[in-house]
Amino acid sequence: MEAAAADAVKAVQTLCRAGIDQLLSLTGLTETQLIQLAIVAAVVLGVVYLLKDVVSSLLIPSIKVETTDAEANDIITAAKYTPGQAVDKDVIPCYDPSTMQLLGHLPAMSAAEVRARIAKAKEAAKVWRQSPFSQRRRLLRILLKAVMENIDTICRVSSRDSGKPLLDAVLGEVVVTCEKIHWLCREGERYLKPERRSAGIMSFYKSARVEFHPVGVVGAIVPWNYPFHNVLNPLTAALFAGNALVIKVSEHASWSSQYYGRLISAALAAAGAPADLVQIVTGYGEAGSALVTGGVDKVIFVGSTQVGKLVQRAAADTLTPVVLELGGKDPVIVAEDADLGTVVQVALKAAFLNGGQNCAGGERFFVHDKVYDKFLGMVTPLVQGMRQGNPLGGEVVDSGALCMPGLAEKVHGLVEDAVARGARLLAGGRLRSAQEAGGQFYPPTLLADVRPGMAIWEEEVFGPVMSVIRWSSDDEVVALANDCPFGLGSNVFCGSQARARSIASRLEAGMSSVNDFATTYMCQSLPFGGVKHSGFDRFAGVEGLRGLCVPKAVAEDRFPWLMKSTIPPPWQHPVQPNAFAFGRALVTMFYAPGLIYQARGLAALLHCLVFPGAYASRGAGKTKAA
Ligand SMILES: NC(=O)c1ccc[n+]([C@@H]2O[C@H](COP(=O)([O-])OP(=O)(O)OC[C@H]3O[C@@H](n4cnc5c(N)ncnc54)[C@H](O)[C@@H]3O)[C@@H](O)[C@H]2O)c1
Repeated sequence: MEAAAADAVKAVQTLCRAGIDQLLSLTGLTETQLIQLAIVAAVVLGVVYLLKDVVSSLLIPSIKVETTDAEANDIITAAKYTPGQAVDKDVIPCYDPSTMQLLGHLPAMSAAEVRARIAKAKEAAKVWRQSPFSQRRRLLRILLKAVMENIDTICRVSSRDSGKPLLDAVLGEVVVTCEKIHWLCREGERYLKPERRSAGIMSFYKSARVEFHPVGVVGAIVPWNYPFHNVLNPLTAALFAGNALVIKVSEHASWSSQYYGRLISAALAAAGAPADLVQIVTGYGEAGSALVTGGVDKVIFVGSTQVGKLVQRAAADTLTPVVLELGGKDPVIVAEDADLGTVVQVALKAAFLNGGQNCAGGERFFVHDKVYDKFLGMVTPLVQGMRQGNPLGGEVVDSGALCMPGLAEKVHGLVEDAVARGARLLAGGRLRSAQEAGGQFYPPTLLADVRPGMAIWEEEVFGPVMSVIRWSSDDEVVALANDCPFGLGSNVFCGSQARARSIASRLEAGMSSVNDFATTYMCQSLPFGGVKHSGFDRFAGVEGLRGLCVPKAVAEDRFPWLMKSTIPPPWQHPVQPNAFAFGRALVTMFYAPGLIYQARGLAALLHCLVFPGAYASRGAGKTKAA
């Protein structure tokens, strides 16, 4: 084997040497001169590439986005919001969950207003569907540049509206958005171009392809956990696929949509796209419901399983296709030989990034019996030491506020139930009212010995709780992890990559990260979505991008000057007595298993054509089988 490899290397070396000698004799250069020439050529090519890159990035226009005081600065207003206080059903009160400062009120749009928005988007979609990919890419690049130039405000506005720390905003809102734009610009067109397909046996003379046409108007309904990414995520893909977008933002994070809306409008104008291409709807469930039934061509619903079911029911009336991206309760499996030093820090991010308000966040930590106590020993002081507070208050914090009113109380109920049923509370777990804490806070909480029978075993927490569960065999951990109504993401950490891969392959989930956490989402070519109560169909990736299109099947003659579909004489009306025998012979000739059998079909076919009169008296049913 080694000798063969050495021989192969030698052969390649000899071939290269011969090539170089040939080049030297052709050019009359010495070997040193040739090397110098190669270096100069490489430098020139590098400089040209760099210049091209600089010029193309300078040609992307910067856009100006106006900001209000509350968006750009720290604001101190006397007005505070008290959760649960009565408000007019036509308005949405907006407040900062870290300080309870009132930020203002936005309209809760009526069904008629939502339908009017859809009508505007429909007009814009007619124009945009004709746009070349170059213009769509330009729009995305303008957006990307705008993100770079306004990153501080984007994160600050998200933090103000949802209570998250700035680091969580940059990681959860901005990085993934940039990755998505980058992927769409690089690869999006490749997957939306017509794709050739095989034409089949009998249609061998045809050319077959799938064309991806925009669906028209995409209606997206999104939650509050990532106010920026949840808007830009459907927007970038829908627009790149040639659609318009009507997006209903959550009533719990509407304020930020005003700033993001201005940024999007400025980018549309700079790219020469129709101004009405993106419509942002603010409102409650009724507005979401109106969007589902209001005439959009596809609905992307991102939210709870409970509301997802309502959306699917409503969409059935109008036969509107829906993608459901619902809840999750992702497992993080830690084997006895995993590198705990690395895993512990990843686990903390998996559980507590964005206050645990992640659909694909780590909720269930299955730690092998042999390292269970060690894992808890490493994690406990880190969770206990997490600083929590107002992310925009001047101090660095590890954990911010929870966005949705009432979420802290719901999370605490699950923690209390688990403790009452035997779980050990190792950190956090103390509920304070928003009034007492000055904001909607719930501390990072660590629960050990979580078991089936506790409410937290089945219910999605969507908050800052790490539940740790003990296991001792691979079969056991697979069964425990699959004992869950949800199946969104999954994560396995193991010293042996092959064993991690084998465990991951047995998990009932739409996504698996091996020796990492939720890394599939950073690979934007991959689809995002779940199984079981986590929903169906896919968003993001190639599948999600194509899902925003009508995949139109097209077939045409490959060589029209040579061969076209014509009805063979026996089948032409009035059909001939040999019509059936001809059809049977044709089927045998094309599809019979084996050449000899097919040859019999060919012979029968020729017989039909050459001796049509032989069938006149026999009738189809009496002719001999081909
Ligand atoms: N799988 C994913 O990609 C993903 C991502 C983020 C969040 N989530 C899930 O979202 C949930 C948290 O978000 P939430 O509390 O905002 O969810 P939610 O289901 O309460 O609300 C989601 C959106 O639906 C709207 N809505 C409410 N009633 C409606 C109706 N009848 N018809 C149409 N729309 C209606 C809301 O106004 C909101 O904009 C969690 O379960 C989380 O796991 C899933």
